[in-house]
Amino acid sequence: MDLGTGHPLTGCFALLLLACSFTFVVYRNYLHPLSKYPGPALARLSDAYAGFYTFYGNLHLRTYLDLQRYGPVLRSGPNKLVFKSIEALQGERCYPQNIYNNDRITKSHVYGLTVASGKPSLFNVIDKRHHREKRRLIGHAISDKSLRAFEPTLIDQIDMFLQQLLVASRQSKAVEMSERSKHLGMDIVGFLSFGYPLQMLTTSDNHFIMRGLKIGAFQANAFMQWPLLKKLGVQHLMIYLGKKQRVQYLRALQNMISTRLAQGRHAKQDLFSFAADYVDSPKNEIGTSELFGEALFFFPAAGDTTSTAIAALFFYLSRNPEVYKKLAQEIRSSFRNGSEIRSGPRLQSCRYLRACIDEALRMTPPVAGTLWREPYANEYKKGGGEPFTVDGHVIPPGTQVGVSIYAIHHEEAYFPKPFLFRPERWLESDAETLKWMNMAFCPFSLGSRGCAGKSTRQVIADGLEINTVHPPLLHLKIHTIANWTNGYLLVAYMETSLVVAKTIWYFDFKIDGGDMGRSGEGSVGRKDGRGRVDEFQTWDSFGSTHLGPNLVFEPRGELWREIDTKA
Ligand code: HEM
Repeated sequence: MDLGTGHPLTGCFALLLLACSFTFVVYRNYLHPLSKYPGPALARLSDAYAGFYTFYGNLHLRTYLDLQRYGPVLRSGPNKLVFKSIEALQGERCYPQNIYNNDRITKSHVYGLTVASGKPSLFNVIDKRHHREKRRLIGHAISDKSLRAFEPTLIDQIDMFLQQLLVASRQSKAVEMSERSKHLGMDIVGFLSFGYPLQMLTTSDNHFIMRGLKIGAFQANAFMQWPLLKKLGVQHLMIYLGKKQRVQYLRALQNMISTRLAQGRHAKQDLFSFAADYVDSPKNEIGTSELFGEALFFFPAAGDTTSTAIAALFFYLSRNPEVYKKLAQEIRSSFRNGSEIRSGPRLQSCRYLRACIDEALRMTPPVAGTLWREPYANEYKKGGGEPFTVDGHVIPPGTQVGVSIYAIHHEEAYFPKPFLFRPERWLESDAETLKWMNMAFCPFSLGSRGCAGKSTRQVIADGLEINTVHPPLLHLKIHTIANWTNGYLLVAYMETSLVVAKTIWYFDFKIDGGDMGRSGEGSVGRKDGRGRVDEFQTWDSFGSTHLGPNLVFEPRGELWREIDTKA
C-alpha cells in the first residue's frame, strides 16, 4: 500500500479528525461538568451505551449492575446521572432536594422525541400548564364515579378470561400467561378508551395491534435513550421495516375512532363519554381530536403495564407454594361465591393479596427503567440562580437525572434479601422498616408526573398524622390510602386484584411440566442480570415485554359451573 501518494488534504482531514476526537474524549472524560461522577467508559462518551442495551431490552439490568459497580450516583450517559436513594427519589432528610417530588422539575426534553402526531399527549407534554389541563381532563374519565360505572365491563372481560382458562383446562393445555394477560389488558383498555370490543381473548383478528404497539414502544424508548437516532431519521427506517403492521395498526385505530364518533357522546361508559363534556369548551384548550390522542396513550399505559403485573404475580405464585397456599386461603375464606368478588371493602380487606401484588410490582416493576427528569427551562434563570440539588449533589444545567426503579426496588438497604419474593415483608416489618420500604417503592413513579399522582411521602405523612398514637396501624393506613389514591392506581389494583382473586377462586394451577414450564425464568450462570432462576424476566421497552409463565389450570370442584353458564 502506498501511503505517500494520497491527496495532501486527506492527511489534513485525518489529522483534524484525530484532534477533534481527542479533544472530545478529553472534554467528556476530564473537563465535562459531570466528569467527577463514575460510570462506564463508553457511557461517559456517548448515549450509544444506553442505546446498545435498549436494543436488547436489558438497560434496566445494566443500570442496576453499573450502580452496584460504580456506586450510588452513576454517570450513565454523557449528560445523565442515575440515583438509587430515597433522598433522590422523593426527599426525606433533604426535601426539596429530590427529583420527583419537586415543583421545579418536569419530564426531560427527550419525552418530546416521542410525540408522534404533532400534538403532545399527557405522557409527553412538558409545559406545566398544559399538563395540568390534560391531567384534570383525564381525571374526569378516571374518576372514582366513572370507574365504578366501568366495573361491570371490566368484570365481563375477566369472566371471558376465566372461561378461556376453563377451555384450556378441559383440553389439558398449558396457558401462556404473558400473552393471555396482555390480551385481557388490551380488551379492557379497548372498552375503557373507545368502548370498542377488540376481542383479543377470543379471536386473533386484532392481535396485530400488539405488534404495532411493540414497535411503537421500542422506537420511543430508543429515541429517549439515544436521541441521535431520531436526528438521524431512524424512524423512517422503522416505518419501512414495520410498515405492514404499522399501516394495519393505524387503520384499526381509525376504525375504532370512527365507530365511536358515529355513536352518541354518552353511548358507552368510556374515556370519551366521561371527558366529552369537558372538551371543546372555551375554558380549556383541549379539543375532541386531542382526546383521542390521549385514549391512544392508554393502550400501553393502562393495558400493557397492568398485564405485566398480572403475569409476574402468576409467575411468583407458581414458584412459591407457601405464598400460593396462604393467598388461596385468604381468597377462599373471604367470599361465598365467585360473583361476590368485586371491588369494595371485602376485596380491600384481603391484605395478603395486596401484599402479593405489591411484592410482584417491587420485584418486577412493569416500568423498570429510569424516568428522566430536568428542571423547567426557566428554572435556572429565576430564583437568583438557586442551584438544583439532588441528594446533596448540585446538578449542572443540561443534566438529565433519574432514579432507576429496578435498582431502588432491589436495594438491600430498603428491602432486605431483595431478590426473594416475600409478600410478608409488607405485613410483618416494624413501622420504621415499613416506612423506608414504602418510600422506596415507586412502580408508579410519583409527584405531578407519576401515575400515582400523590407522593408516597405525602401518603405516609397522612398516615402518620392519623396514626401517631398507634404505630402498628400505620401500615394499614398507608396501604388503604395508597390503594385508592387516584383513578390510575384504582384501575391497576382493581384489575390485578380481580383477575388474581377470581382465578384463584375458580382454579388451582401449577407450572407446566418440561422445558415449557421454565418460560419466564432466569438462567443459571448468566452474568447480565438474568442469572436468577426465580426472578420473572422482562425486557425493558419503557414498558415491558416478557414470556411465560406457562401454567396448567384445574377447576376447583363444581365451581366452574358459575363461569361455564356465561359462555
Ligand atoms: C401496574 C400498572 C401500572 C404501572 C406500573 C404504571 C406505571 C406508571 C409510571 C411509572 C408512570 C410515569 C411515567 C413517566 O414518568 O414517564 C405512569 C404514568 C401514567 N400512567 Fe401509569 N401505570 C400503571 C397503570 C396505569 C393505568 C391503569 C392507567 C390508566 C387507566 C395509567 C395511566 C397513566 C398516565 C395517564 C400516566 C401519565 C401521567 C402524567 O404524566 O401526568 N397507568 N404510569
